[in-house]
Amino acid sequence: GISLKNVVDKVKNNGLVRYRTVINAERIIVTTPEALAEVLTTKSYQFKKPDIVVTALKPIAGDGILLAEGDQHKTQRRTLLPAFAYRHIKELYGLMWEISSDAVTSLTEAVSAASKIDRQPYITDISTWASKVTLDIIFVAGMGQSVDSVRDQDAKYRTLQSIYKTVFTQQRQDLIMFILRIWVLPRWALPYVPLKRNIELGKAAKTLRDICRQLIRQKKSDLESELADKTEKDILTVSLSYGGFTEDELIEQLLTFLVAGHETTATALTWAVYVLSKNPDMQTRLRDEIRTHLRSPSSPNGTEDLATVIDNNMPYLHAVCQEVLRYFAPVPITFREAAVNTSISGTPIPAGTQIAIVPRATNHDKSLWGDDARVFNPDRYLSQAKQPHVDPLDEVAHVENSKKNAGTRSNYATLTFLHGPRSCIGQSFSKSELAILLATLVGRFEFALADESMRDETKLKLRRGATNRPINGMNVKITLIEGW
Ligand code: HEM
Repeated sequence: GISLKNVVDKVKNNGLVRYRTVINAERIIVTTPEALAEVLTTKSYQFKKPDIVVTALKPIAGDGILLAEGDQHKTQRRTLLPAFAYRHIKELYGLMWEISSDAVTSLTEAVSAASKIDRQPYITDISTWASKVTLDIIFVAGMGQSVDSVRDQDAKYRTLQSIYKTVFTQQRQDLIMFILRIWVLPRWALPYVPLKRNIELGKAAKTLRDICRQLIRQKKSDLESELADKTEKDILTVSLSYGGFTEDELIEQLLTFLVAGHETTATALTWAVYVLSKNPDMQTRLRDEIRTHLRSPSSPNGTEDLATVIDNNMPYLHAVCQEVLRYFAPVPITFREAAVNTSISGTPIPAGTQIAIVPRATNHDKSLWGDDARVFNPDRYLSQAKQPHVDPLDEVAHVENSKKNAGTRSNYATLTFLHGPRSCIGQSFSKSELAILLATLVGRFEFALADESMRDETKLKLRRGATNRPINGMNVKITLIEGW
């Protein structure tokens, strides 16, 4: 067997690591910036997602942009890009702040109650908290639900939350294991592999679609009414206003956003709290910066431009978030299949060749990051010369920037969101969301590990799914720090 984490150290070649699976099928891991640039950007459409992944994920992840290929993908991407561009995301900071503040306020109550009653620090699983709040945010900032409906614990919305809880916490694990297992089996064997969760997943999928349909109809009728707030900037409203999708198509896109945008950011937040719990100095430094620049979550509506303050005046918050996303890439690995006969770094690659791209390995590659590649060190982002702000979704600007960066660290050293036409469309959304959630949490509380045995992260058992969270959650001790 090979360890994905160490694989990039073992090979010095043209960027391709070949290995064989148990049934002797060849797989290739792409490791160098040059090879990655071909697979992800210049030859992006010559590689597709493996059929088996697409078939297994569609019922829950939606038949949307995440799983579309070729011209269909191009059209969907063009249609959706404006809604995800930074200039729109900037307008969502207020909403994201409001939801985060609500969640932090409830957590404050729990923490205070615990300290009053037992005089004990409050211990909770922050990963569950993170999943709940990221679901709230995707609902409000993604789907344009009102903040009040989230506060009111609307029944429909609770149903959805419980469905995701089931799908993600138990069944998804089976689903992904299922995908991986059959990925190493010959194709003829597929129909014989029983998928016992199929029926339950089918029911969940139908409920999800019904909920999305209602959301879209509601939003449409709101937009048509005189009273509508035409300035709303949530992803659904913006997508509706740019047009281009039928109702059924839009349902599939919404499902996609829910799945792609909820657990990923929750995973990043969980690791952020973990690593700050282990590093009290970083935590204090971050808290000082937060308290200097931001009003507390209990202050009523502020007038500051949150996007400007957070994105321009808080270098340490930015650095911590970047380092969390590098070090703990929430999507550790992803797969492609050559759709045509092609080549990578001059090596012929026949159609059908299976390819793995491993953010978790490349983000820790010493040949790209230097000897401290495996050290969590936000300061690495502070010493960099200030780069011009490039919208991560501006693919042309990115390629240009990458050329200018030749000789220094490549864009392809960080694969957290991939790059190119199939990079994460929610990148700006999730970076803003992570910064806001972390600011409200760390501004208010001090975090410490509930159990010192968790200190060695290599000993934490991770969930084997699309995102890499600890199986047993992330228990932390939370103490209220007065004054904010
Ligand atoms: C820290 C949080 C996130 C991480 C690490 C992340 C990571 C990724 C990665 C690695 C991919 C590429 C998957 C592949 O092609 O194999 C991707 C695609 C995608 N992500 Fe994210 N994501 C995050 C948050 C979000 C959010 C918040 C949204 C939506 C609101 C979102 C929506 C999408 C969509 C729609 C795609 C498919 C894009 C396409 O194929 O054109 N993601 N994401």
